[in-house]
Amino acid sequence: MALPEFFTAMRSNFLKMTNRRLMTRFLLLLVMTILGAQAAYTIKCVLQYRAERKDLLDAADRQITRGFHLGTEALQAVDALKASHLPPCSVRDLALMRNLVFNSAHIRDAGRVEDGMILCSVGAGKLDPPVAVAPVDAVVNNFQLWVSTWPFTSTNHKGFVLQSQDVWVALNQELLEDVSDSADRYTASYLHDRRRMLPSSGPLPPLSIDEIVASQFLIRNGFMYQPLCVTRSAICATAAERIATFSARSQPELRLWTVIGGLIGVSATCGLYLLDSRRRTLEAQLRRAIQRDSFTLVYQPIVDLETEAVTGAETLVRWVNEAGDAVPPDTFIALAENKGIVGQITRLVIRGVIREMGAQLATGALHITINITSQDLLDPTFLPELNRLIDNAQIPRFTIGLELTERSTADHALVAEAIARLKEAGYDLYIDDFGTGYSSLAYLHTLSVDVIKIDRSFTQTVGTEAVTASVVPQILSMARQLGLLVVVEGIETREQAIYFRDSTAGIWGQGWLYSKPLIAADFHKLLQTAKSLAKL
Ligand SMILES: Nc1nc2c(ncn2[C@@H]2O[C@@H]3COP(=O)(O)O[C@H]4[C@@H](O)[C@H](n5cnc6c(=O)[nH]c(N)nc65)O[C@@H]4COP(=O)(O)O[C@H]3[C@H]2O)c(=O)[nH]1
Repeated sequence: MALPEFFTAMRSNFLKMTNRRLMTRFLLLLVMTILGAQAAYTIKCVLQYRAERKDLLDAADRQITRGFHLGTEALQAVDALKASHLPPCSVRDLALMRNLVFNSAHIRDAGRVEDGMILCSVGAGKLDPPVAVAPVDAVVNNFQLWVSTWPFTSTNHKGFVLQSQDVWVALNQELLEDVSDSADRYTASYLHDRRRMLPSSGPLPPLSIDEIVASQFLIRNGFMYQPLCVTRSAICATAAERIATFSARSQPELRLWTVIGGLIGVSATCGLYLLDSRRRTLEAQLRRAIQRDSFTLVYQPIVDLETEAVTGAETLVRWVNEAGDAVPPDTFIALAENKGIVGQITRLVIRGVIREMGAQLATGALHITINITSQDLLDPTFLPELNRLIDNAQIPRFTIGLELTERSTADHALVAEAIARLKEAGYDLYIDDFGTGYSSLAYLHTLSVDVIKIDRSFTQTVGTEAVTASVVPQILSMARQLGLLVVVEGIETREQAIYFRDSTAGIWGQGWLYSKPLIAADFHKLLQTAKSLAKL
């Protein structure tokens, strides 16, 4: 694939991945916003519904309390008149009754009755002839009750009258009615004799007597009903509200809560993204990758430039992060070095090489290099562990080359000692990316290395006028003088290959001209088809 096509493909893959991620994030945000709004709406509905029930219960309770006060006053008046023992409808009796009516807040009239005939009342005085009593509406607790008729006078007053023995009192019904407000929301009260409800104020709800006595909240005919009865008296009340009115009243608050819920959903999602991005920082992911050994290895063949026979391969580590993106080794190896955890990756790579290449390495016919860092070099446990792993797999140590970047050799004295120990143990030592570091040429002879790998940046200068190109012959001549093998990195063109092949005998190289890094299976296939493996 040509370079522009390669970049176009990379860009389009990147855009696809980014778009997919953005779309997922957008969908999650949308879902969380809707869920937040829905949850807030539902919660507010429940709260409002509960508040409404409590409100209705309070209204019914207030109504009952009023009725109770009214009833108590009436009973006290009846008792007082019964206990007076005055001759019925006498001047003193009428004066007593008048006094009671004038001093009472709720009693509107009072009088005496005998054998179904009204003898007198405060309003009408002594009746001559007496007036017949209208049929009684109900008898509750030995009281005769008239609920919505005014049985003792010829007027059209509506009232609530109770009679006990020869005394009757009429109550001011408006006092109860002022509790009711509208047809959409009202309270009504009744007396009951366990068989029927006798309305004393407001409309009778469409509830059975059992439902009212049970004081159950009920929804019926588009209304919410909260009946309430007090057991010690026969008084009941029901507070009611039309559901449509309640809903309309609740709407502004519900809308507000829905918006707040949606905003909470948005904030929660943003919080989640933040947590997620923290969790997914490269370092955290890298540590998890080390724990799970989520790395893969590829092998880039190294060839003898003269014969073009495969002499071995360099092991390169690969890592795909949790978002599915391939992270360049330059990036995560540098991060691992920075965090002091690169040694764990090196060990995983060594184990991986043994697992994938062990059988062939054990024959001694293959040479594989592994990249190590100065941290590995200076770690006292590194060499013993390397020895143990390699020896246990019965791999000859000379088949393993350890590549050390030139940067790692900066702390010269310590590094020189460590390199010497590795060399003594039987491994081949490579100086990687040679030429990119500083003062390398000057002290190269003091390091007991076997191979120098000329950095890709020098390879690219072949055939150009670049200043660095002039250093290449110098490096090659120095390597010759020190008897070091040279591996040229990043050979991409035939011209580069020929340049190096003709410059020095026995020079090796690697690069895309020969092969890109291969997974183990492909590298094995390549080895089978390759004519011969040059010996080190
Ligand atoms: N443009 C071009 N590139 C070519 C060509 N031939 C090979 N390459 C690339 O050049 C790099 C050679 O590895 P390096 O110099 O050791 O440089 C390596 C090495 O320093 C480090 N690295 C890779 N694997 C490991 C490892 O297992 N351990 C350690 N410590 N470092 C590693 O990461 C660096 C980069 O590795 P990669 O990205 O795999 O990049 C590799 C390889 O894919 C070519 O013809 N053209």
